[in-house]
Amino acid sequence: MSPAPIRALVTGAAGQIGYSIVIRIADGTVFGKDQPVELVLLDIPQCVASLEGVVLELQDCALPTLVGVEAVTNEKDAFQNIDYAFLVGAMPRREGMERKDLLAANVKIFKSQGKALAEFSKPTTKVIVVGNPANTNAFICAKYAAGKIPASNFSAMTRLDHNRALAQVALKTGTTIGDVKNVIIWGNHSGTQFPDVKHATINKGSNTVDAYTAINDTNWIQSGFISTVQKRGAVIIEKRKLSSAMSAAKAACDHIHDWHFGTKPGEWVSMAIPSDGSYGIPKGLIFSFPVTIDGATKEWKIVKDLPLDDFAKEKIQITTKELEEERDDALKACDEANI
Ligand SMILES: NC(=O)C1=CN([C@@H]2O[C@H](COP(=O)(O)OP(=O)(O)OC[C@H]3O[C@@H](n4cnc5c(N)ncnc54)[C@H](O)[C@@H]3O)[C@@H](O)[C@H]2O)C=CC1
Ligand SMILES: O=C([O-])CC(=O)C(=O)O
Repeated sequence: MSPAPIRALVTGAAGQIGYSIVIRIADGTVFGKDQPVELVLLDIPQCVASLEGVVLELQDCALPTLVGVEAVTNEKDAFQNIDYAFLVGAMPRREGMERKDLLAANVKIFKSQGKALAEFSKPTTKVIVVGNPANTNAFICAKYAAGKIPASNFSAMTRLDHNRALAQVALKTGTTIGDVKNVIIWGNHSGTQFPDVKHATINKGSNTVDAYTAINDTNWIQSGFISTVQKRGAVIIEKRKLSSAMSAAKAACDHIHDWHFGTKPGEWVSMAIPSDGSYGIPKGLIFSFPVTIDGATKEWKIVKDLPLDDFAKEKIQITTKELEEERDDALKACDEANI
């Protein structure tokens, strides 16, 4: 007998990330090839025709795991009994903008969706916020769902940054992605994030070597590598005139896959989740940490007590300060937004 369907919501489903995400959820990549899935696709009324086009294409994919698709343009229908919510729908940045420039426009969406989650979804619903500024949007969403859905069910996506870091290290060392383990993205999904390889390892032949030794280029680790990962989103926008979509959709699916099934033994992933005060990060801030996940309970745990040198402490302080400022601006914008 097949298990009960998982009901997954994708917001912004008519947009570019939405288009790349739905196929991975529908074809079993995220929840497994034996797990039936019901997809709920939300977009704004102006996008209803292209949303309908996505539904038609999903039908044409003839997927055994996809047992239902609903296309909706209101939050009440969208958030009904959801198990997993991929909150993608938001304005993307354009060339020359910082992600926090989107705050005033996008924070209202996440206030409203936090309320809808509280009203219509399950207390167990797990949420990934992709729409930028992702950490702060997730903070707002969790705030307005509080009392019904625990804050620990809210996360923001830094998995794209994590994957970018893995790829840069693999390219630098002439290894494959599977050889690189335990990079970390600390902090905000922004230009202040701290991509860190201090605790990473690399398989070289039959040996496992720490990343600093394998890379043998401290200047690159502490400068070029960090800025490449920090600025990757802006470089993609400059080249495509659109923000990352294929890689963002893949990362969102990696994030939820690992939340659902758990992380591999001895490995962690980066996820922005509410701080419990670890590493001195103010409690409740949605901050990217290294986490392990137990697939049975679907609970994440922050990897504790990794030693941080002065270089790391300084970088972490910068991104923390930015997140505190964004949080304060967002709270102010929410007070002003009469939703
Ligand atoms: N966290 C991360 O690593 C990344 C985040 N992003 C962010 O993801 C978001 C989406 O990016 P794209 O898909 O490229 O944008 P897009 O403009 O192609 O699609 C966004 C979709 O959201 C819809 N939308 C807007 N307001 C909505 C609402 N209130 N409810 C439901 N749908 C709504 C729009 O109609 C549109 O169809 C942007 O904010 C972008 O900056 C993008 C890449 C990586
Ligand atoms: O850079 C952007 O605005 C889109 C994004 O978040 C990314 O590609 O990391």
